Amino acid sequence: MTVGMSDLFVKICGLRTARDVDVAVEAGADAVGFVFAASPRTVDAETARRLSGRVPDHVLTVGVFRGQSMEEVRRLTEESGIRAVQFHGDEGPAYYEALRAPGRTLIRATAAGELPVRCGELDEDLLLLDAPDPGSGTPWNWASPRFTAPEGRWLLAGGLHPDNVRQAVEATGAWGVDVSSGVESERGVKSEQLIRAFVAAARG
Ligand SMILES: O=C(O)c1ccccc1NCC(=O)[C@H](O)[C@H](O)COP(=O)(O)O
Repeated sequence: MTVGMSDLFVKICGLRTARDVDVAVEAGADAVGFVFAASPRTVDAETARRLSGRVPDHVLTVGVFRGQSMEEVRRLTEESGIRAVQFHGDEGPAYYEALRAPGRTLIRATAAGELPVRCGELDEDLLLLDAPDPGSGTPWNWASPRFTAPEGRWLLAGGLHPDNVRQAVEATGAWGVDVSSGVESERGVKSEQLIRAFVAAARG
């Protein structure tokens, strides 16, 4: 898997316009996410393909799925040409086996809890620890002394924004971060200023 050119991997999720994509890339994001799950941020395969075409090779394009059939995930992935698949539902090992392909990155998102988790348990390349309601901007208690950082490559997500991301990275030792709501001026509408501020703050 080829990911990230910088020390901290930064993914900006829920992009819907060419301007969103251009700003995220210019700001130095390592990955950009397109939501195919039901959401105010949902894009179709054609839109994701068009937007992905603006993304340079060193930036990973990610499709976000939740509770969709294997056939739908496969179709949207192939039609859009995105390079990584992020599962947010209860997709089991069969999904990872079916979607594994050369050059494709598989990301498993899971709600952060008190039980230790490890990247690779379902053959994923990256683990994403998120709030129970993904994409809602709700934080979880990553500062809790009971939190154990996962083994392997993992992304921290859930309620991050420019003013808390650095503290979150320092507290958890996360390999990377993922944000959607915290770089929006209103739900589903990305802010250029907040995207730039987030990437800069994340890397300190
Ligand atoms: O964005 C959504 O609406 C969404 C819907 C269903 C599954 C996942 C979704 N988004 C995932 C993300 O944007 C991020 O991986 C992450 O949850 C960040 O969320 P936020 O707390 O809004 O920064």
